[in-house]
Amino acid sequence: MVASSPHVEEHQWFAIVNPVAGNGRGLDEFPRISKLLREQQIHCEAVFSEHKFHAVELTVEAVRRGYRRIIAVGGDGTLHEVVNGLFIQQVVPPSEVLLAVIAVGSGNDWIRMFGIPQNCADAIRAIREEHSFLQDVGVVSYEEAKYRQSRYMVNVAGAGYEAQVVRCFNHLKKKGRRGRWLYTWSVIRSFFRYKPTGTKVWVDGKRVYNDLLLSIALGVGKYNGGGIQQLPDAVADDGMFDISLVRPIHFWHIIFRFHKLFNGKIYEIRHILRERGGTIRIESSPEIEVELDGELLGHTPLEFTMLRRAIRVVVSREFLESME
Ligand SMILES: Nc1ncnc2c1ncn2[C@@H]1O[C@H](COP(=O)(O)OP(=O)(O)OP(=O)(O)O)[C@@H](O)[C@H]1O
Repeated sequence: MVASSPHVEEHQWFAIVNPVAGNGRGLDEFPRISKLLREQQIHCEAVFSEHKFHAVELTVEAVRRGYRRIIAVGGDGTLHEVVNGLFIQQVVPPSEVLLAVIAVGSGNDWIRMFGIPQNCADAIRAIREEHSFLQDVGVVSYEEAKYRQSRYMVNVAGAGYEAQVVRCFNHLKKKGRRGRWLYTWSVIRSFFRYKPTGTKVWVDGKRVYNDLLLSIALGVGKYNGGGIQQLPDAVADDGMFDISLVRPIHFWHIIFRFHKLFNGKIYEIRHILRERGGTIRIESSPEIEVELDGELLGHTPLEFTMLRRAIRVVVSREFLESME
């Protein structure tokens, strides 16, 4: 193991700031965040990410330089990149780096699980308190351009309709569309355009599904889609994925039960089935796409495995108390 380089103090933080997170909130809020960090005496070097995957590189470099405390200032995509950087670097085990999030993204789903405040001032106070938790990390193997690739996930993965929603959302954003209803519009538009596919799912070696499937979500965390509790029973350190399988469903059926998506009662919708396991395989004909933590990757066949308690994250005191 390489010791911290002499110019980085033990308690110094490295902040990776995504200026485009939350439609520019990252950039707009940065002066205030910087001031709040100073007020809380959190010594910090801050760097802006300049392009997609830059946060991966910045993380690798920060750990190499001796940083053992990193703050991701952004949304779930920024956190996803930082965590992937933690697994790419070879200097220390990923869990030796303390990771905190100041959420300035659009969805901010990861923080919901751990009771981290949306409000920057409160989030920074939580960082100061340094309550930490070892959470599981999923490893996903997927296919892209005929090659097998793998990536780490920190919150929720979705395949099928869920990935189509992300594709549609990204497409509309690229076309310059903005606004708080853009995601909802992507959800509705994709619902009518996406066709369920014949899908097989194996959990821990046992085939649990072989039928038409609209969507599947696998979670270390509970929330995706900006507050939907798609995996309400997920536990972030049990070494297992919670899985929700969504069979083909009529639009009106879901609309009348819409509140159940948000109140933890999603499995009361009879088209949604729950599974749980440590290794998952998904095959589909035709192929379906997969998104991880809101980032679109490749397609089936997919294999998921879990790394137990693999990263150390700053959480709220309330969350830790709820786990006791
Ligand atoms: N300077 C940059 N220019 C363009 N894209 C960037 C830049 N820095 C980071 N990115 C990319 O911005 C994307 C969105 O970031 P992020 O997910 O953190 O924000 P968000 O989409 O607003 O939040 P959420 O995922 O919580 O909804 C990521 O895919 C990241 O790779």
